Amino acid sequence: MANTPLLKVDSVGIQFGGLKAVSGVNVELYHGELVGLIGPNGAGKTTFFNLLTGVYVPTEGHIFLNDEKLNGLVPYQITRKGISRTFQNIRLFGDLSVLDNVKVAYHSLAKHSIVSSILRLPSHFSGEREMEKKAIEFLKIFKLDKLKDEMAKNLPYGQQRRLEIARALAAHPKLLLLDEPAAGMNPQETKELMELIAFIRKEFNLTILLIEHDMPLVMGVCERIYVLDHGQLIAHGSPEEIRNNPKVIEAYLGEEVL
Ligand SMILES: Nc1ncnc2c1ncn2[C@@H]1O[C@H](COP(=O)(O)OP(=O)(O)OP(=O)(O)O)[C@@H](O)[C@H]1O
Repeated sequence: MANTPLLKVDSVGIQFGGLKAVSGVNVELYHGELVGLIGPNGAGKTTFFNLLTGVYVPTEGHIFLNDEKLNGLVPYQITRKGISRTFQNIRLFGDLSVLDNVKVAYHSLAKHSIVSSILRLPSHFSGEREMEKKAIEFLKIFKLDKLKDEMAKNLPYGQQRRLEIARALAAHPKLLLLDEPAAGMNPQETKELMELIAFIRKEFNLTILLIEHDMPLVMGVCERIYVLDHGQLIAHGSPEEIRNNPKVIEAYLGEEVL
C-alpha cells in the first residue's frame, strides 16, 4: 500500500434543503484496493458517488484525487482525471450497439480533434479504427464481443451490467466506482461478476469502491469496508471488524444481513 492515498475525501457533505444527505465523511482509498461502501437504504451511498463524480458539488469539505482537488469540476472533467462509475439503475444507450456504447467512452478521451472529425481528415479515421480495436478488446474481456452489433437494450440484464462496466473501464479510470453491480443478478451471474471484478482490478491496476447490498459478497471480496448511516460514517475496518461492530449491527437491526 502506497503512503499517499489515490482518493482523499476530507469532511465532505451535502445538504438538500434541510436534509444532510452526506455529512463530514472522511475516506481514503489507496492504489489497488478493493473497498466496500455499505449502509441501510437511504444512508447516502449513491449521493456519495454523485459527490465523487461531480454530479453534486459538496456543500462542505474537499475531494482530492492524487492530491489534485476535484471540487467544482463537472462530471466529464472528473472522468478525464480518472474516476469512472456505473449506476444503480443501468444507464446504457439502449438504441446504440454494444460496440458503440463502449466507443462513446473512448470518444470522451479521443485525441483526434473535432476539426479533423468534421473535415474527415486521415487522423480522424485512424483514431476511429484504433478506438474500435480497443473497444472490441474490452468486449472480449467481458465476453460481449460476439454481441457487438446487438442493440444494448436487447441484451439480457446480466450482460447489460457487464457492458456498463466495460464502458466505464474504457475511459481508463484509476478509480472505478461500482454502484450495486450485482443487483438483479442470479447467484451464478453474481459469482462470475465478482471473479471478473477481481480480474479487471489486477489487469488494469485499478482501485475499486463498491456499493453492494449483498453482505456475504461484500465481506468476501473487499479488504476494507466503510459504513454509512443517515449520511454519516459510523464505521470502517476489515470485514471481520465491521461484522462485529455494535454501531453497524444496530444500524442494520432487524435486517439480518450481517
Ligand atoms: N437531489 C436530491 N434532492 C433531495 N434529496 C436527495 C437528493 N439525492 C438524494 N437525496 C436524499 O438523500 C438521502 C440519501 O439517498 P441515497 O440515494 O444517496 O441513499 P443510498 O444509501 O444510496 O440508498 P439505497 O441503498 O436505497 O440506494 C435520501 O434521503 C434521499 O432521498
